[in-house]
Formats: sequence, structure tokens, C-alpha cells
Amino acid sequence: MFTWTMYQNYFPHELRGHIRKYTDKLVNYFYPYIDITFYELETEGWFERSKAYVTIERYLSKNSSTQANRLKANAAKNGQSVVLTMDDHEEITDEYKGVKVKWISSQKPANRQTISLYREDEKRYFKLQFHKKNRDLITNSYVKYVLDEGKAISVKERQRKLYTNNKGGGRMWSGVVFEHPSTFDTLAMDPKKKQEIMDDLETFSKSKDYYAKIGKAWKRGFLLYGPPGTGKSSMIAAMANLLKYDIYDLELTSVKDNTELRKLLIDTTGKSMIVIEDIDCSLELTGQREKKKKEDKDKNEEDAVKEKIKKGGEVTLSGLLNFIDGLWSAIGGERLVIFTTNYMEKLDPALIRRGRMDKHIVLSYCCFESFKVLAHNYLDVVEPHVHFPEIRRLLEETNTTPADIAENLMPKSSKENADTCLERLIKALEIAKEEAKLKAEEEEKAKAAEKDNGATEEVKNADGVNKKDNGVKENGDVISKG
Ligand SMILES: Nc1ncnc2c1ncn2[C@@H]1O[C@H](COP(=O)(O)OP(=O)(O)OP(=O)(O)O)[C@@H](O)[C@H]1O
Repeated sequence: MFTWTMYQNYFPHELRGHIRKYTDKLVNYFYPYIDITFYELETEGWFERSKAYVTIERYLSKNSSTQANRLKANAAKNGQSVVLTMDDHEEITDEYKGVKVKWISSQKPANRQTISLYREDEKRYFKLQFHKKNRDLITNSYVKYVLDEGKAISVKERQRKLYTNNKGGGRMWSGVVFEHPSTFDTLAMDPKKKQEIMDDLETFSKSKDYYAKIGKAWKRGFLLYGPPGTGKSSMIAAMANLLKYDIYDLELTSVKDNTELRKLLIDTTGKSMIVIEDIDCSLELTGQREKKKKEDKDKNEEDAVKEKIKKGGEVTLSGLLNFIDGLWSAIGGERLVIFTTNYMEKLDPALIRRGRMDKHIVLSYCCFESFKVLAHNYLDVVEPHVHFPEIRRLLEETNTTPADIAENLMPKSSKENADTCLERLIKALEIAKEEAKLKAEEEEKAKAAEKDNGATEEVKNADGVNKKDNGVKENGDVISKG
């Protein structure tokens, strides 16, 4: 201690580097281990925690909670959960392909002689210690494994966000915490179809290498279509909850032009879903509009272009196609692009062809299988049940959305029980059946009336033809024969 104090106080600072160099060499000669240090704070920047340190901390949290005696608790998910890590000067072991390594948590002693704006005493680090003979395995593969695993844990446990795009300047996306409770368990649809979608999503999320091998950007397009209230939004939330992805809900009508659309795309992160709901409502992007444009030939096209430039452009079909699968779309990786529509036939075929929208999912009216899921979720009722056969028959005879069924199944007061809810549903289905019957009859009548009108019209026309001898009708139009 005396010698060390003398050394610290009186040994010239300039020579210490040389002494350190030789002592390190001497120690290394006898010391059989290799140490890799990961500091907590970035050397550059202002109190930034190093990403590697944070990722390792996540990776070690599992072993820390079982091996270390003293633990630190850090808040995660905005204080909703805690991450336990080993405290300073604790050690834990880990094993990789049969090789044992040691992780030590420590901190550099404070340098009391320097006055620094940085908190010197906060120089924490993790030291990875392993035997020299395992150098290749640990440096080439274990470190990467730890970082990958740590990242995967962080992604799994992170608080997910729901973003929407802002109109005009400033930040492109603003987000809130995504907390939608819909899952594939709560979703009412044919179990086989449901399983198929879940398998598809899970295979996609594990296919990074496969997509790289086939030379495709790691993304997949889904088109969800069906009448309102059949669960398109619920399905999107269930998908996000299954894969633990963020959602970017893109409001196309707020996007100024194709350039802004591209900027929005660049601003999204991986492990996310970009959702455009009711794409048919962006009429500009549908085949209908394209057709209408062609028909409107008599409009002065030059004026239209000038007007567009004055307005600052707009999102076009080709802009959206580029957004989905252009060069920029590969940025970030691991992304789902999801369109929803109530009217599939309104969409331009180019937009929904396979490769762009890889999977088309129809969400339709409630069938008996879907009803069983809802009955179980809402009322804890399972088959066999006295009311089920009647409900099955009525569901086959009517087109009712899962949203309508769900509304009837939900108890409205504490006095209501499963039976009263099911009875209410039966009544509602009977009314719906009756209404549908009346509507069909009215439509039939209207059709018949139209037919009669058509026939009268034909008679009138025939009358006109009879007066045709001079080839001129009463109104003066020349009509052709036949
Ligand atoms: N398939 C379903 N499974 C479970 N619940 C459903 C389903 N479909 C609808 N619902 C219920 O109905 C409500 C409305 O459904 P949702 O918003 O998902 O329908 P949507 O098809 O997106 O409708 P829209 O086209 O009008 O946006 C949901 O909150 C949910 O409670």
C-alpha cells in the first residue's frame, strides 16, 4: 500500500504508460484468459448508453436473476415492468456450445483528480472473460449470438407503438402506445383459415435468410377484404400482437405527394406493419378513376397538369406501387404492408396482384364456427348448448356480421346471463332474416317494374319505327333501321 501510494503520488506521469505496457505484457504471458470490455456509456455523445451494453444487459437478465446475489432493477415499458440485472462486482457464467464464459459487471474507479462534466464514477462495464483457446468461437460467433438474442428479447418486451402520419412539416409520424387487446384467440373466423394465417405470419417472421437467398426484400403484403364489421381492424391488431410489431397507420389523404410518401416509408422501422385502411376510398388509386380519367378526354389535359403542379402534386397509383415494392421498400426489412377494403372490385388489379399483395384474406359474414368462438369469448358458453342448433340454422339463412353478433352477445346489465343473451341473439337473427326477406321481395318488385317499363319503352320505340317511313322521328332525330 505504501509503495502504491508513493507510485501514485510521485512517479512521473509520463513514464507510467511505459510501466503499464511492460506489466501488461508480463501479465498476459501468464494470464490464460481473454477479456472483452463493453462500456455502458458511448465514448462519443452526451451520456448515451451504448447499444451493445444495453443489449447485453437484456441478454444477461435471465442468467442474472438466477445466479447473481445482488441485482439492480431498471424500469422498462414506461415503468410497467422491471428488468433485473446483476449489480456491480457480480459475476455470472454462461455456456455456449459447451464452452463456459464468465460475465463480470464492474465499474472503473473514479478519477478524483480530474474534474469532469461527465460522471467519471459512472463508467460501468461488462467484462466477458473466456479462455484463450476458445478465442475464435467466442469472438466470431458467441458475441454475435449474445447481441442477436439480446435484441430479440428487447423486441419481445418493448412497448409497441401505433403511429399515424402528420399533415405537413414537422415530425412525419406521431405515435402512442399500442394496446389493442385483439388476438387470434379472440378473433372469430374459421379455425383452419385462422391457423393458416398464423402459420404464414410466423414463417414470414423467421425467414430473414430465406428472403435474402431468393433475392427478395423481407416484406409481405396482405389484402383484407370483406363487408364492414367483419373484423378487418381486429385482424390487424391480432397480427401485430402475434408478431410483436409496431403499426404505422397510413392516412393516404394526408400525404401531399409521392415524395412525401417515400419519406414516410423511410421513417418507419423494421418489425412493423404499414396499414392503409379502406384503400378503395382513395379513389385516385383505383381502376375506376383511371378509367374515368380516360373518359374525360375532352378536358384540357394540359390545364389539369398545370393545376396539379400548382397544388404540389398528389399520391398516384405508380407512387403507391413504388412505395410497396420499389427500391426504397427494402429499407428496414421485416415489414408487412396491409390494405383493407370493403370493395375489392374497385381496386386496380396492378395494386393487388400477387407479389404486391401476397395473401388475400376474405373476412366474411358470421358462420357457425365463428359464432362458437364469440360465444366462448363473450359468454363462456361452449357446444353442446340448447340454443346452438337454432342459431346455426339462422346463421345459415342470414348474412350477419361478427360485429352484430358480438353486440348481441354482450351482457348489458348484471341481470343478464348467457341464456338471455343467446335468446336476444336469436330474436335479432329472426328480425334480420325477416328484413332480408322483405328487402329481397321489394327488389324483386322493383326489377319487375323495371322490366315492365322496359317493355313499354320498347313498344313506344316500335311505334316510333312505324312512323319512320320518312326516316325521321317526332323529335327530328334520324333513327337507323333495326
Ligand atoms: N371476426 C371477428 N372476431 C371478433 N370480433 C369481431 C370480428 N369482427 C368484428 N368483431 C367485433 O366488431 C367490432 C368491429 O370490428 P372491426 O372494426 O374489426 O371490423 P372492420 O371489418 O374493420 O369494420 P370496418 O370495415 O367498418 O372498418 C370489433 O370491435 C369486434 O368487437
